[in-house]
Amino acid sequence: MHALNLQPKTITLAERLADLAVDALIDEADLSPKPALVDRRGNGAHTDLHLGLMHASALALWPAFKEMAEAALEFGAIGLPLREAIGRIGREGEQAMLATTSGVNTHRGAIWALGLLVTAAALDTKSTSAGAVTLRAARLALLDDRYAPRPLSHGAQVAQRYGARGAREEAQLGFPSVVQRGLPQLKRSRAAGHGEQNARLDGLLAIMTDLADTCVLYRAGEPGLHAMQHGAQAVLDAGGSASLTGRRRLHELDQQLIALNASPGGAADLLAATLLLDRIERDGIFQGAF
Ligand SMILES: CC(C)(COP(=O)(O)OP(=O)(O)OC[C@H]1O[C@@H](n2cnc3c(N)ncnc32)[C@H](O)[C@@H]1O)[C@@H](O)C(=O)NCCC(=O)NCCS
Ligand SMILES: Nc1ncnc2c1ncn2[C@@H]1O[C@H](COP(=O)(O)OP(=O)(O)OP(=O)(O)O)[C@@H](O)[C@H]1O
Repeated sequence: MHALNLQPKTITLAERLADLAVDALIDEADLSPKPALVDRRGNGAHTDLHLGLMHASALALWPAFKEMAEAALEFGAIGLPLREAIGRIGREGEQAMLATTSGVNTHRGAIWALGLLVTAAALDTKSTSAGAVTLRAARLALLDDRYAPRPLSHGAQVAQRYGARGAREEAQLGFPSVVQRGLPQLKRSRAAGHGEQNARLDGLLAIMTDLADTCVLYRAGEPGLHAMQHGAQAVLDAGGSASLTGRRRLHELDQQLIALNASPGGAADLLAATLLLDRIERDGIFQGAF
């Protein structure tokens, strides 16, 4: 018996998708400098979050993502049984997250967005373009889970107050912030030779230009949302994260959002969704798995 086993490990489709989802969450958390968000530099506008907690939370979600993909394979079709199964698994994932973080919300929105996308990807491994996966995810999100509790969440409170479209509507519309903003900008900045980290930052900024981020609305109201959207656009207009002027604008945006306590957590989740879909599109689900 050898201590080191060099046999390649065979992993299942569900395990592979869970790996990809957790990787996307860790890549999002590590990406720096993100305006007012937790990153390698610090905690941004947050007092209760830090990078180690984001990593631990991402890893704690692996079983939930795997089980969602397995549910997709078991039920095999979009319908209420699958929707209610992933709703239950998502709520269990949230409990695992809260147990890991001692009750802090690190990834609530991410469980929702990435959970739907992992399920949608597993449903048809031959149709893995971002457009196809988000369309299936939207059809799932449109189904009403009869067992979902309806708490007066922060998102629900700002939806009442400002009439904002939140995480649920973003998914039901097929993740327009990802498909129309994040992914195209990521690809444009890569093609312009801006480097991977700058391209990812630009993808995040593109999402921020137009999102009704309910985290920002709850923490900083409409002035906070306005500052986020216009500040992000100003960075892109100045040439993006790879340009000197763009970097200056990004630094100003970081300072301004921290001063307003306006952390764009919803945009961060959608960047993770962007990175997941990009990886699936580029590598396929099974590349490197055997
Ligand atoms: C739909 C969810 C996100 C609740 O949304 P709601 O707006 O009521 O809640 P909350 O204020 O806690 O916000 C959720 C999070 O979404 C993210 N978010 C904020 N704004 C946006 C936006 N415009 N678009 C996308 N995500 C956003 C943020 O990270 C935020 O923290 C979800 O938690 C839920 O209902 N889960 C039930 C379990 C389930 O059905 N799971 C299904 C399989 S994953
Ligand atoms: N790098 C990140 N930094 C901060 N938040 C992030 C990051 N990545 C994702 N998020 C998302 O932001 C959300 C946390 O934001 P926030 O703390 O504002 O939520 P909350 O619990 O509704 O608010 P509060 O902390 O004001 O009570 C999580 O749902 C998470 O998915």
